[in-house]
Amino acid sequence: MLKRQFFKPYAGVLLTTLSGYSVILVGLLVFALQLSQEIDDFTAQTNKLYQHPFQVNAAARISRQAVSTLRAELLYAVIDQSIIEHNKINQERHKQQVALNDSLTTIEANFLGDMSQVYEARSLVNNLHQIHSQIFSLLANQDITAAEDLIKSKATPMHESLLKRMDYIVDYSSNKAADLVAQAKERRNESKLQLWLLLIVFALFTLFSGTVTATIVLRSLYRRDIILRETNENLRVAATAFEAQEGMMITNAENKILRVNSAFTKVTEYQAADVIGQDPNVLSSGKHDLLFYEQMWREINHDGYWEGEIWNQRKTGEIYPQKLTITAVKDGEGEVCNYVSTLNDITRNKEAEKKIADLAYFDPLTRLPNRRLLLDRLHHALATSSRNGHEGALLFLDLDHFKTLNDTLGHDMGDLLLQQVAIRLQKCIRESDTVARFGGDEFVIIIEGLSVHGFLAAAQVEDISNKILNSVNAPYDLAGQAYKTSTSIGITLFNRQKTAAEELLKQADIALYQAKEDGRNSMKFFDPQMQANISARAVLEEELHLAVERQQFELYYQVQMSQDNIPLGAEALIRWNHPQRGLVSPLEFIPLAEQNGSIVEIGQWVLKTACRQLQAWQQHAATKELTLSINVSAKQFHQDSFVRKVRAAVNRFAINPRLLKLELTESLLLDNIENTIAKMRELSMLGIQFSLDDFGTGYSSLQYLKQLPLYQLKIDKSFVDDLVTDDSDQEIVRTIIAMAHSLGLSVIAEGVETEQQQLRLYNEGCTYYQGYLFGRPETLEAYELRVKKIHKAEC
Ligand SMILES: Nc1nc2c(ncn2[C@@H]2O[C@@H]3COP(=O)(O)O[C@H]4[C@@H](O)[C@H](n5cnc6c(=O)[nH]c(N)nc65)O[C@@H]4COP(=O)(O)O[C@H]3[C@H]2O)c(=O)[nH]1
Repeated sequence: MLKRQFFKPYAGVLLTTLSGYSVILVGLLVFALQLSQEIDDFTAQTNKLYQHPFQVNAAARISRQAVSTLRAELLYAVIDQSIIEHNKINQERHKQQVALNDSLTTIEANFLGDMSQVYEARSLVNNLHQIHSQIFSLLANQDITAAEDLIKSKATPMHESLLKRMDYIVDYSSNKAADLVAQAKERRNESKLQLWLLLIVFALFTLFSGTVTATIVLRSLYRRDIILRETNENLRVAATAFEAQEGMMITNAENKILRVNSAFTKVTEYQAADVIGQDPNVLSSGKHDLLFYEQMWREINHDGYWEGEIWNQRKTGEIYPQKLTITAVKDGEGEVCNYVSTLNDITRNKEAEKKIADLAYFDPLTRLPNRRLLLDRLHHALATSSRNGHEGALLFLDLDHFKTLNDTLGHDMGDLLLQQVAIRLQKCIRESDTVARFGGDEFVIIIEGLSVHGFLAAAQVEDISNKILNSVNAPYDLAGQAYKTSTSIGITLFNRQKTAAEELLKQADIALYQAKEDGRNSMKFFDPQMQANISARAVLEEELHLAVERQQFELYYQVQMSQDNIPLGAEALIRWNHPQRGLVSPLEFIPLAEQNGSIVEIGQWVLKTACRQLQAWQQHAATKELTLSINVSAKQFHQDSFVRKVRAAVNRFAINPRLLKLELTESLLLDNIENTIAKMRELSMLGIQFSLDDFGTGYSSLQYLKQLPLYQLKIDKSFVDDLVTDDSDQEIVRTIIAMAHSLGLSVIAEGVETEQQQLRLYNEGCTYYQGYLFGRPETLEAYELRVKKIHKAEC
């Protein structure tokens, strides 16, 4: 093929040159033929012209001679009439007449001059013969006079006239000969010139065509050189490309393997020798049916190209996914001569694709479907249920106290727990059902194909939920650490009545909230009343945002007592004077405020009000020593500006910072502990004191307690409640007190309602108390009255 391509330009050049020559040669030939024809014509004409002077001249001379002879004979006969009788003279006369006639005929045929002279000569000759006959008759009759008269009057003038014309003819033909010589010369010169021109044209043409041919040949050689170089380069590139990263295979038109590269061996594990001469179907995995290959070849034959993914088999028998392209290569005649295939092992791509799909639809930690896939399956389940009439259920789960685990034992432990819970949840349901991780510690379960009767379906779900509660309750082993947890479940059922997926999730969430409200580790079915409560909650949330601005908050004060019933100070507890609802408990709105962020504003109001109050108390002897504790929520504390705000409030109201106590919770402390410690240190440098609220409910450890600049531990009400009856609570309280003392911290117990509780606490070493036994949270006036009364009594 290469050879043919290589010689193609030469054939072209040769053909062009030859055809050029042929055209020009044909042209020249035609021209030469024309010239030769012209020369022939010219020769014929020339011959005639050449004849003319000789024939005509000769004839004219003969005629002249004949006329002269005839005249002489006539005159001779006048003198001697006897000769007329002689045959000889008659013969001579006849001979001269014939000569005269013949020569005149020759002249008539060839003369080129004025023919009237010739015709007149002819007429004269004819008449002359008659006149001569008459004269001879007269002479024969001896009528000499008449004969002489006739000679004189007619014959002689006719002789002279005839001779004159013959002279003209002789002259003309003689002159014509000279002309012809000159013309011949001229013609010869013209022919010579034409011949030279012909030669020059031919020489020029040869030169030109030679140059053109040489240029074309040189150009072709140059092009051939370039093509050769390009071909070499292309071959080099092709060879490099052939040995590229992707596997390559070249087959012939019969689809037998001709060549493979080393990447092919890497992918298929077949050596070149294994496959050369074979059909590429040695690589087939058997995973595709005949129809697949038929379609593939239909495309190759139609488009000359096929690209797709295919399952092939390595030499070892391993089946793997491959990206394959097949290109049909055609020769110069448009016939397929080869097929070039590129093949890439896309096992890794497939894995990556799967990973991406997993990431898009599965939770990477638990490998459970994520929110997106859950919604997808829920839509599907709703469609199925409305088709077959079977009830389905949506369960919303949330692990109880998961945040505390995360905060205390760390996120890794939290992750371990989520993974183990995920496994347990999966075991509680059928494979056709779905457990999804909805986010954080929230799981959602879709159960399908329940009874067609709602009450039976509810019972079925209750059974499953109980199974789940029990399963989640079982102890966990978190990296060697034993752990127990529980979950709360909100349940909603779905059936033919079409409810949107999002709406169902909301219902299950509401039910979950209710389950949590009911004390956790329980399940709750969604009911419309719950929905109403939730809606009311949403309204409350809205109103909370405006409560500070509308001055609807008030601080209540709960006295804190020493063992000697001396009021040491108070805890400020917020109340919301709602225009319609009356006093709203902080237990109802503080969690909401924490959720929607309005706690920051509320906290700031509490801080300022407390400082203003401390300032006011400084004016009276009965109250000037009182401390005031305020609750600080996590969101409030973790603001960057918190320290600055406290400092500003202390300065603004010029209070003794030692009288301001900030009550923090354990979970607050553990969240970003370094930052918390830094802030606490900064504030304690100002003189502010810290009390650790609800102590004992979390994962308090000596480890971090030591690092905190605390002033006081507050024993949670839950331990105080059963302190008298429950030995373990008593043990806990004892430990807390001992721990506080060992750290040099003050201890106060909250929720002290009875004297027995106070006595127990006192016996264990706790000397400060807060609780209904001493006083409930009360208005400022009531509190001040109480304090002043005791102060007065003391005085
Ligand atoms: N049954 C019983 N209860 C007792 C007894 N002694 C005190 N209490 C109640 O226990 C709660 C003590 O407050 P807390 O643990 O800080 O718990 C507080 C605190 O966490 C939060 N809170 C209250 N005011 C504020 C505030 O201004 N800011 C923030 N962030 N939280 C506040 O609301 C929670 C509830 O406050 P309250 O409803 O005022 O409830 C108060 C109080 O009325 C008792 O002997 N028996």
